Amino acid sequence: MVTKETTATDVIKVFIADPLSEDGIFPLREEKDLNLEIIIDTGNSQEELIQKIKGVDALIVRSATKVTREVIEAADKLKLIGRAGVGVDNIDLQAATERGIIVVNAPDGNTNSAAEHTIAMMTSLARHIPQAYLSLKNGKWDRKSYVGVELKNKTLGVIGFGRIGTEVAFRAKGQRMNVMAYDPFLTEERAKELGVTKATVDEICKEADFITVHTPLLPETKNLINKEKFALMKPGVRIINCARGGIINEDDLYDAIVEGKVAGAALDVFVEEPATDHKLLTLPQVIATPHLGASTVEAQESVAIDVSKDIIKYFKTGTVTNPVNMPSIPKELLAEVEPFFELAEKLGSFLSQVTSEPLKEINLFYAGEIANFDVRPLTANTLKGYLKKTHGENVNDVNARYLTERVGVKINENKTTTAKGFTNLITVEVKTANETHSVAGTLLNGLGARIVKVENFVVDVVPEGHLLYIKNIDKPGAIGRVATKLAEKDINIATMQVGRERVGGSAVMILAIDNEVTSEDLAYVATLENIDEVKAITL
Ligand SMILES: NC(=O)C1=CN([C@@H]2O[C@H](COP(=O)(O)OP(=O)(O)OC[C@H]3O[C@@H](n4cnc5c(N)ncnc54)[C@H](O)[C@@H]3O)[C@@H](O)[C@H]2O)C=CC1
Ligand SMILES: O=C(O)CCC(=O)C(=O)O
Repeated sequence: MVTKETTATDVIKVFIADPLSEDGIFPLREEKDLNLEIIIDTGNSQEELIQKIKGVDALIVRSATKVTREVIEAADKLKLIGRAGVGVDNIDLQAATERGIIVVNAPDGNTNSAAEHTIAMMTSLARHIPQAYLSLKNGKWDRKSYVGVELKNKTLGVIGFGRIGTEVAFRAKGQRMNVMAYDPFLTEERAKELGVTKATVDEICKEADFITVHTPLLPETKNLINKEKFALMKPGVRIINCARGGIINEDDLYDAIVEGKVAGAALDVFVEEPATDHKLLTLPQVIATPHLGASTVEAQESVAIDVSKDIIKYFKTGTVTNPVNMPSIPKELLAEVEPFFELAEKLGSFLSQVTSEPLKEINLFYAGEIANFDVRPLTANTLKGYLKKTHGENVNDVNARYLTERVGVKINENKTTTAKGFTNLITVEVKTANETHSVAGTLLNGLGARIVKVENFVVDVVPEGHLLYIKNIDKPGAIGRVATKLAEKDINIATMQVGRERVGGSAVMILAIDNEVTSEDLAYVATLENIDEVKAITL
């Protein structure tokens, strides 16, 4: 169906490619200062969209339309893509960023609906409501086949404790369930405050009666629940996925149900959508909905309003409220701070890979000439580097600070124009409940970025590629033993940096290696005498 309306002269074309709430696009229809042409044209194939995107200034989608690199590259005027919802995995963010196209989403508008849907799915699963309904509709009065289980006093494991995960937990507690939660950003204090038990994924797998996932789909969360995790679970566990297909490995879930380990699964999302011919749907223990988590009148109105408002704001002021990928720094400042962006991001990324607990505080120290400038974009890049591991492409230098503060992490920026041994030095320190880590870096004239300090150890490391970060006791033979072990595993050392507090005291080795190491390789090195800790870092 195609409808086309024009206000005043044709200036800004807004193309709505998925069904949106008519009330939600009211702000666009009512806008008087901008000359908007609103085109509602849903259900296009990729080829059709590639043709129709020409001349479009703003594109609005939900999850069905895939905004691929091909679509983005075919767009000649596109300035903004609005995602009326949370997940932006249907949009090629890299391609959009490369083309300077801003992507905005509507992160809050469908939280409630997705949480309610999750609870509805869990309850339906526990009581076989869809199966019993079908049976009755087919003329059977079968009261024996559909004996369910109560939710009360059962344990729900929530993996991914962001907006939706938290709301699901509140509601589950209303059902008198015990809630265990895992999220890399969940601290003991916040868990206590919300009345849930902070746990690891493995602990949840071992103890929960129901497990629900609420993470984005990222390389780290893909197949988060797989064969190994199902093996840990209690027989009779029930699984819910109203987040993204692929967080739970579909083949492994199928096997776990057929083997009788998993009593049932409630799925709103699939790896490939639409999923009308999926093997999981052949199992009577599986109940499913066609990605309906956000499909309520309220959520659709809310997300469409948020995206509509951001489109108007952008075309009026050049700024947006919910950016996913937008950098916005004055040109003069950009010239001064941009050379440090990559270094800042790498310092953040380095620390995210050595820290094993939820972050509580991040302290940034800018020393030297750089301290004369607004360092907030550098802090944003550091935070972005830190959050990449958990937020993937959903974090950028615009939303990194917000995402960090949202989970209660304190950010402290300190500046001193007094040089600390280098013309410029950026030191980042992170604190968790039990750990403090720090790393410092600089740009060396003509030589590029260097990490010059790790914890209290002075080093000289090029921050790129695969690194091994080893804490050891400064005893003769430690370095040789590590080198020999790595050679046994066919891991080639490109460079090696060592530092120590004092003779015979704590020491550190940072090795640049040519290939990525496996967790088995790490465990192998960690068994060596006088080696305290081994971590793999990729920058
Ligand atoms: N079925 C549907 O129609 C809907 C699905 N969604 C999906 O639900 C999911 C959650 O959405 P929100 O709660 O709004 O997002 P959010 O960003 O508020 O929460 C996601 C949480 O996952 C955590 N996380 C990241 N990596 C993790 C890991 N490896 N292990 C455990 N936790 C990890 C993050 O720290 C964050 O707290 C997203 O995938 C979103 O696309 C959202 C709305 C509707
Ligand atoms: O637009 C929709 O209905 C899907 C919502 C969703 O999956 C999301 O917001 O991540």
